[in-house]
Amino acid sequence: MQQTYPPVSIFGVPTDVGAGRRGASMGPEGLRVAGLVEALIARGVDVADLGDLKGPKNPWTGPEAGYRHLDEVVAWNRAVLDASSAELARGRMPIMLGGDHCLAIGSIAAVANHCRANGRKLRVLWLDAHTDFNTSQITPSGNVHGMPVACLCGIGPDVLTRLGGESPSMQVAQFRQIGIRSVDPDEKRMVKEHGLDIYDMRYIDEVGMRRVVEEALEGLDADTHLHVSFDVDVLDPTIAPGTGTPVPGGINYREAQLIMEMIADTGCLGSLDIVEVNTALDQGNTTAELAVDLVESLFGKSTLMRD
Ligand SMILES: NC(=[NH2+])NCCC[C@H](N)C(=O)O
Ligand SMILES: [Mn+2]
Ligand SMILES: [Mn+2]
Repeated sequence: MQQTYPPVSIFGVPTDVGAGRRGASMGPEGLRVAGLVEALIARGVDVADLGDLKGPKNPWTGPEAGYRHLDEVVAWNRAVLDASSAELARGRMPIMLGGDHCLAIGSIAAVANHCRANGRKLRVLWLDAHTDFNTSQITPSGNVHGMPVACLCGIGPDVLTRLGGESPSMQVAQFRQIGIRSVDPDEKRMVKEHGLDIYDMRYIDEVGMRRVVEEALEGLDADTHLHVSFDVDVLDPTIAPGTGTPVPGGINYREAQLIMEMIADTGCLGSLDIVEVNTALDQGNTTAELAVDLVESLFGKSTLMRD
């Protein structure tokens, strides 16, 4: 089934202020060098690479009151929010190239505002080894890239929970998380208390990726905007070593492709983050190259013989 996609606007978010290891700041360039723009053009997508957003440098200091680099995280996320909001208002699909996963606070806040203003439903598919549901009280690291889902649901510092406006951008029930296998003990308690919908690795092993994706995408319709937040550490580190918080036992190549192909089939993709590509830790540029390969599937590249 050949689909047409809205025009795409790409931004780099070259920062690692939310992470505990340096190098995710080079992710945008890694993805460009891996041919992201060319791959989308080859898929027939109208794509504009609008370059890199600007923000403060990484001061590389320790956590203060439970957060590392909170001011810098806020500044970067304001830039992400503004850029995403502008592209959505122009009818274009924003793709944010991380950078660490804290940028999802700004990108999803923008999408939530856009959906609210246009009477659209919003579903977020969070592909990750981690639930990213920590708070300043329970975080083992102070790294804000471990907190974006909580912040978006209104749990976190006002400067982040109110980034997009007065009320929290998201409700827990709008998230589906796939690939989870590393959750801190107190974070696990929080996740359970709030009832996050999680498809962890054990469940994927038991029922298979096809059913997992069917369940995670259930209920999508023509009025739904689907935001995909793709943390490359969802992939097994043997195929995607270039990331700051790798966890063994991740999803394999075909499982990852199947997720992307099934999303493409829905026709609901509305926006995308590709985060935590850390070229400093990669073998060559393989992690970015794999991410590009997966994005091609997300935009309808198919190995199916029956279509
Ligand atoms: N987006 C990520 N890679 N997050 C990793 C979070 C790791 C850990 N749970 C922490 O809070 O520090
Ligand atoms: Mn993450
Ligand atoms: Mn992660």
